[in-house]
This record gives sequence, C-alpha cells and structure tokens, in this order.
Amino acid sequence: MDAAAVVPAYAVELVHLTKRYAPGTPPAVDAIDLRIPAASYCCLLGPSGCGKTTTLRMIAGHESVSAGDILLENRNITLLGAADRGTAMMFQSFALFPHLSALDNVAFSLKMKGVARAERHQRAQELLERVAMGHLAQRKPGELSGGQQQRVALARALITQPRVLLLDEPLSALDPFLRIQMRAELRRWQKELGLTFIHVTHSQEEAMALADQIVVMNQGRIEQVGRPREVYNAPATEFIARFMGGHNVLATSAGKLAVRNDHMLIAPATGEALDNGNLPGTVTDVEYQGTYVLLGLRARDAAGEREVSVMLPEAQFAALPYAPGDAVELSWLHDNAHPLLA
Ligand SMILES: Nc1ncnc2c1ncn2[C@@H]1O[C@H](COP(=O)(O)OP(=O)(O)OP(=O)(O)O)[C@@H](O)[C@H]1O
Repeated sequence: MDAAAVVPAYAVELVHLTKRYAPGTPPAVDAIDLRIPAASYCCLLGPSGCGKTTTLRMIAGHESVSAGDILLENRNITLLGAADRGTAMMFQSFALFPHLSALDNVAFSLKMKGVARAERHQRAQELLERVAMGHLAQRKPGELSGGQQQRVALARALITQPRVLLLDEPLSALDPFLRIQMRAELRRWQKELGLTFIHVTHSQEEAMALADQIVVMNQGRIEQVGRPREVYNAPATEFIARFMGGHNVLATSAGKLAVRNDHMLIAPATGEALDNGNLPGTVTDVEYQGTYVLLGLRARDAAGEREVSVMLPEAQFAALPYAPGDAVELSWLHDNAHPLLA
C-alpha cells in the first residue's frame, strides 16, 4: 500500500492536555482529551476564561504545555517549535502589517525562511489569486475592506502549506453584517481547501453556523463535543443549556430537564389544581419578534419560582394571544425534554 495515500482519520488529537500558568493556581486547561477529524471545521466554544484560547495557543506552539500531548496527523508535536508543526494561525483583526502590500504580507513568512524574492512573490500571487485578491496585490491593508483583509490574512496563513489552520476569534472585529458574510466565506474556504480549521469563538451562533464539531469548554474542561444540532438539541449539562440559549432549565421530581423555548406548550390556566406535571405560570412579558412572539413568564416548578420563556409562531399567537398578567399552564412533550447531568 502507498503510505502517502493513508490519510489519518484525525488531524489533531489532544491527550490529557493541561496548562497551569502558575503553581498552586487552578489549571487554565485541565487534562482535556479531544479528537478533531481530518478536513473538518471544529469550533472551540465557551465563555471568557474557559481556556479555549490557551488550548489553541498550545496547539499553535505559542504556549508551552504543562502536561499531556498534542498529535498532528499521528505525529507528536508537543515539543516542536511553532514553525515546524504544520499549523498556521489567523489572528483577531487579522494582524496584517500596515506598511506592507497585500503581496508582501502574504510572502512575509517565506522571506523569513530565506526564500528568494521572485519565488516568494510568485507563490504569494498564486495564493492571492486563489482567494480572488490577485488584482489587489499591491494595495496596503488600509486600502482594503474588512472582507478583503480577511482574504489576505487567509492567504498569508496558507503560504506555509499548513495541515491545520488555527483561527483566534477571526470575526470579532468585524461589524455584524460583514461578520455573517465572512463566516460563510470561512466555511466555503475550509471545504474547498480540504484543510482542518480550529476556530475559537465565544459566540454560540457563530459556532453553530460554522462547525462540523462544536467543543464546549467550561472552566478548563470540555463539557460536550458534538455536531451543532446535537449540542443545541440535547445539551448535556445545565451550563450548556444556558450558554447555548433558547432553552428553559426546569426542575422536576426526576431531576433537571432542558426544554427548548419553541418546544414549550402553553395553555390558559383552567383554575383547577395541577396534578399532571404541568407547571403553573404567569405571563410577565410579550415581545414581538417578527416570525415569532417571545413570552416571558414566571413559573413554579419542583424547585420553586423561576423565569421561563416560550417562543410561539406568530400565527399561533395571533389565534390565541397572551398578555402580561395572564395565568397559564406550561407543559412539553416527553421527547422534547432532555435530562441534564448534575
Ligand atoms: N498568560 C497568562 N498568565 C496567567 N494566566 C493566564 C494567562 N493567559 C490566560 N490565563 C488564565 O487562564 C484562563 C483561561 O484563559 P483563556 O484566555 O485560555 O480563556 P478564553 O476562554 O480564551 O477566554 P477569552 O475568550 O477571554 O480569551 C483564565 O483564567 C485566564 O485568566
């Protein structure tokens, strides 16, 4: 068999990867294990301080590892220098050199490696053509739009022919409109290039739009790994249900459940005692959102009073409207309730 034709199933494997910045402090990354399939889009997602940037920087070789291993296509790269790993990094707001042309920005790392001028310019020009920026190769970053700068940043990251592209909040400096446009481009490039992308974000919306695999981190640990639909529809923990949004966390005698707010069933209170597991509630807020109406409620579950939200299609709300102060009953279908780990 031709050894070169064997493509490893995993681009990156993290084995008990740990980072402790100072002795006696809790680890920023706490013995995480993760496998990232080759040619996939992986998003590391979590709130500020959860350890996602530290994880990315350890994969890049910009941060030392306290314990554990990092494998790239079955090679142990834990102790290799950043330039020798087969990874490249795309930074927040792209970090282009403002005084260099797009071409020289892209060619920069080849210059550092001592590649001759003609060759590095030819390779940089080819990459700029590939991201539809060939005609703007002589412009400086300040003369390019945000989207064009992103393409230059991508070309610059790709010039070292990495196997894995690491992206650290690459869209966070863009305005919301451009962010959505550029998100679609990132996704398209990843598929076209057939590379593995590992993208750090604190935005669950961004992760859901981009990822084949979402890795949700909390306090230095991985809480859940799955496809966006799996993580959104069946959050494993209360933290994930709250962080992903759009869920109610409800206490029942059988433990805590997550129910999507568009899966909640609502009906006017009958005035009779509830012995069927339905929750009594009062509407506190009605928010029109176009195709949906979002109701805020105070409800009583097995643990006491809590805020609950219910998302109703506009037509359903129009047929049976609710107003603040209305007494209601809340319920859900068994299949739409996801038990949460404590
Ligand atoms: N250079 C450092 N020295 C000491 N502690 C650090 C350092 N960098 C990060 N930390 C700590 O490690 C933990 C994880 O930080 P990290 O930057 O990886 O989180 P993050 O999830 O990427 O957050 P953010 O989205 O805010 O960047 C935090 O408690 C942070 O304060």
